[in-house]
Amino acid sequence: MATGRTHRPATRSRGIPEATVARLPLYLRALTALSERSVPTVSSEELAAAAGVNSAKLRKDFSYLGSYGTRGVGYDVEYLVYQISRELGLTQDWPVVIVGIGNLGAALANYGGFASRGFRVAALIDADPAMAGKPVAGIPVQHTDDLEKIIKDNGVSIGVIATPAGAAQQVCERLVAAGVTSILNFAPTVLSVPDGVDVRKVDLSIELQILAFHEQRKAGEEALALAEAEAAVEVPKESGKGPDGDVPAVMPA
Ligand SMILES: NC(=O)c1ccc[n+]([C@@H]2O[C@H](COP(=O)([O-])OP(=O)(O)OC[C@H]3O[C@@H](n4cnc5c(N)ncnc54)[C@H](O)[C@@H]3O)[C@@H](O)[C@H]2O)c1
Repeated sequence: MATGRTHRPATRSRGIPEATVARLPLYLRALTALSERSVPTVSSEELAAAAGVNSAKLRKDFSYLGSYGTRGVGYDVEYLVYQISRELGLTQDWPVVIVGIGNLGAALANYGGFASRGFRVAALIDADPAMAGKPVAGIPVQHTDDLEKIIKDNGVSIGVIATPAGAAQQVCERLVAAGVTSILNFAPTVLSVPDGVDVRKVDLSIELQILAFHEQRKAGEEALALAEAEAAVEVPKESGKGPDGDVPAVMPA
C-alpha cells in the first residue's frame, strides 16, 4: 500500500514532467478566458502573466507539447486549448461519482464547472438512508449499498470523497475495489491506496494557513518599517513641547 498525493513517477511515460502537468490546468484556464473573449493569439509573456507563471517556464512547458508559437505572433489560442485539453485527457467525457452528499458534496454536485471541463457527475452516493432517492442538483442520491454496482454501471474511474474523515478510508477502499483509479479527497485524512491509484487531496484550511503565514510576515514587515520610521524621527531634546507650547510634538516611545 502506498500513501500520498499522486503516485506517479516525476516524469510521465510520454516525457512530460509532473510539474509541467500540474501547470497545464493553469494555462488552460487562462486560455479558456481568452478564447471566450475571441482573442486569436497570445504572447508567451501575456499568457504567463495571466496564468501566474514565469514566461521562460511556460515556453519550456509548451515545448513538451511540441508547441513553439510563432515569433512576433505568439501562440494560437484555440489550438493551444485543444492541445492542452487533449494532453490532460479532457477531450473525452469523464464520469465522476461524489460520495458523501452533505454540505460540501451537494455544493460540488451543484458546481457547473465540472461539466464544462469534461467531468460529468454520473452519480451521487451517501450512507444516509433518508437521503436515498432525493435529488441534489437534479441527480437522485443513491445509497452506499449500491456503490460497487453504480461504479461498474457508469464506467467510473474518478471518485470524489466528501465524507467525514472517519469514513474516508473505507469509502476509498470500496471505490478502488470497484475499479476507481483516481480519487479527489476532500476529507481531512491521508488515504492509503494501492500502486496505480492517484489521490489528490484538497484542503482549503491548509491554503488558508499558508495565507495566514504570509499575512503574519507582511504584518511583521510593516511593524519593522514603522519602527524604523519612528526611529528616524528626531525627538526634540529641550522641552519636549510642540509648537503651541503644551502638546508634545513627539510622544515618548
Ligand atoms: N477540503 C476542504 O477544503 C474541505 C472543506 C469543507 C469540508 N471538508 C471536509 O469534507 C467532508 C464533508 O464535509 P461536510 O461539511 O459536507 O459534512 P456533512 O456532515 O455535511 O456531510 C457528510 C456526508 O457524508 C455522508 N457519509 C457519512 N459516512 C459516509 C459513508 N461511509 N459513505 C457515504 N457517505 C457517508 C453523511 O451522511 C453526510 O451526508 C468532511 O470530511 C469535511 O472535513 C473539506
